[in-house]
Amino acid sequence: MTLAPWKNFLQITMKRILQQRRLSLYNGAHGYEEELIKKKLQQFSGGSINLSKEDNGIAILTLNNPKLMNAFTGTMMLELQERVTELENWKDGKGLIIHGAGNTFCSGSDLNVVKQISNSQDGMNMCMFMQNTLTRLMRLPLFSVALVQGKAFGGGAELTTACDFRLMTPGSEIRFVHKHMGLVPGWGGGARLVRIVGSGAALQLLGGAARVDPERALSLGLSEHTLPSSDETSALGEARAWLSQYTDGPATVIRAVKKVVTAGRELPLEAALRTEKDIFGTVWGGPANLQALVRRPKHK
Ligand SMILES: CCCC(=O)SCCNC(=O)CCNC(=O)[C@H](O)C(C)(C)COP(=O)(O)OP(=O)(O)OC[C@H]1O[C@@H](n2cnc3c(N)ncnc32)[C@H](O)[C@@H]1OP(=O)(O)O
Repeated sequence: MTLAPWKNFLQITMKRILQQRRLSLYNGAHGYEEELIKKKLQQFSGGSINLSKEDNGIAILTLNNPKLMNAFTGTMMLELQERVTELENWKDGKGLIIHGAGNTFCSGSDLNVVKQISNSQDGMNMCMFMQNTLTRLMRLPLFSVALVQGKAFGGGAELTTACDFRLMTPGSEIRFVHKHMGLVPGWGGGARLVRIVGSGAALQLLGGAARVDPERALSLGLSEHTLPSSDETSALGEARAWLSQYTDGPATVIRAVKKVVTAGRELPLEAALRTEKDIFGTVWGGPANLQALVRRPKHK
């Protein structure tokens, strides 16, 4: 029996899934001028976004601008886009932990940059740039966690909502401070927040620019778990251990799980079902499936 048609089918399926994930929300048809905003953001440098990919399939993304509580400069926005592309191309990835340097998460946009791009054209382009990047982050076929230590404010709070899970350390705080800045979320955090906590709670958090401590976040379903340690290194270790309950196992299966859930969340039912069928086709009869059939585990 020749494997060529089967291989061909798999390749087409994978390509389609890949294209779907890469599909950005905004392009020129929406008045989005990517090159223009990239040039603009390049002018506001400082800080970095560091990515370390480990052999166990877990990546650590560090928001690194501790002088400004890890606020996003222009070049950090550009680097985040590059790191997301890198993660999209990492076929062995199973999990991602996003955290901030200096034991705090992120205080949002660098207000010095906000001031410089306060005109409407730049504001809209920056908004579309960040929505594109964070949508691609959300759709990565791996389990992502925002490890919230210290403060996640403004755009930092929005970034946490682009992850699958949020873990908080004692004393940490998520706060959508936008209202106090005369703003609403613009990095997609409003739409995602409603889907995480519901519209009533989202209205309270956005309308009151409310402080959300770990206890409240847990009760709202905004956070999955409060880690025992607030120390930077210990908390990272605890986040890894927490994530491992989902990422232990073969990458093909773990990535397929995330793809099925992404399709279920984002697509109308019939399209989600068809996508699920395609993803099922990538694991059915695959190595993990065949090995399990040999082992015949009892799921007690
Ligand atoms: C669509 C995106 C919308 C947005 O994200 S708008 C930005 C929303 N974020 C904010 O408004 C945060 C403003 N910052 C604060 O409220 C406080 O700095 C914060 C985060 C509670 C931390 O307070 P503290 O622990 O007391 O520390 P601190 O105020 O002394 O800050 C240390 C240094 O960091 C600076 N910083 C903090 N957040 C910043 C930001 N977003 N942009 C620019 N600089 C920022 C702060 O000015 C201070 O610098 P410096 O030591 O005075 O030179």
